[in-house]
Amino acid sequence: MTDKATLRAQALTARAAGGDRDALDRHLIAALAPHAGVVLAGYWPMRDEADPRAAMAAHDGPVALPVVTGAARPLTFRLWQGGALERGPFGTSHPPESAPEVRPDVLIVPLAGFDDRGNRLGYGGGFYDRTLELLRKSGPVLAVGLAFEVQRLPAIPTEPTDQPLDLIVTEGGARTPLR
Ligand SMILES: Nc1nc2c(c(=O)[nH]1)N(C=O)[C@@H](CNc1ccc(C(=O)N[C@@H](CCC(=O)O)C(=O)O)cc1)CN2
Ligand SMILES: Nc1ncnc2c1ncn2[C@@H]1O[C@H](COP(=O)(O)OP(=O)(O)OP(=O)(O)O)[C@@H](O)[C@H]1O
Repeated sequence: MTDKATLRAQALTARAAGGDRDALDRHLIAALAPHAGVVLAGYWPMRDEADPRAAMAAHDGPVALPVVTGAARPLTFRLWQGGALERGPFGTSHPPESAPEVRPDVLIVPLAGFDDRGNRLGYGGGFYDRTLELLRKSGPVLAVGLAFEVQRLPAIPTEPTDQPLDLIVTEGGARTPLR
């Protein structure tokens, strides 16, 4: 099987082609509609990432953004009510320290690539793996991967620390991973 680094490079190159953004918004909003009232973590898109902001704006409940707190540390999440963001490491943007920290119930997870089993590839920092591991220890959490169809890979090799996705949304619709 092709190694993760090679697959990541392939998926990131493919991602640049993007896909139907209106369809992506529609499917993500529909997938999140049953989760009104809970804390939703989105992300501030970078480079060619699929943009979750329409669905964050449509969410009927609190919305949070991730904060990088250190290299091998899980992400934290701060409530975001539309105010100004600060620049973080790796080109990220996050709410200021004055914003309350919250525990997300549903996370929109940015992806380099995904496969039909719900395995995911990010930028390789292990941030979402560490974060989902921690959150899953403290209660139920739904990890919704967001990507374009061009980011789908035949099979991603797994490591014991990988945290799978519960749902994958693309411009083609929502898929429940085959396990
Ligand atoms: N939009 C968005 N926000 C996010 C993430 C993400 O993937 N996307 N993260 C997901 O974990 C966390 C931030 N972690 C990140 C880790 C590495 C890179 C990254 O681009 N690394 C490049 C070097 C970037 C640079 O030097 O500018 C690399 O490793 O090649 C970005 C974000 C939290 N926020
Ligand atoms: N819970 C954890 N504890 C210790 N190390 C971890 C944990 N989760 C992931 N790692 C390590 O982080 C490294 C990066 O993982 P991986 O390649 O899966 O990143 P990724 O999923 O692409 O990145 P990200 O989660 O930031 O999007 C791996 O070497 C892995 O061993």
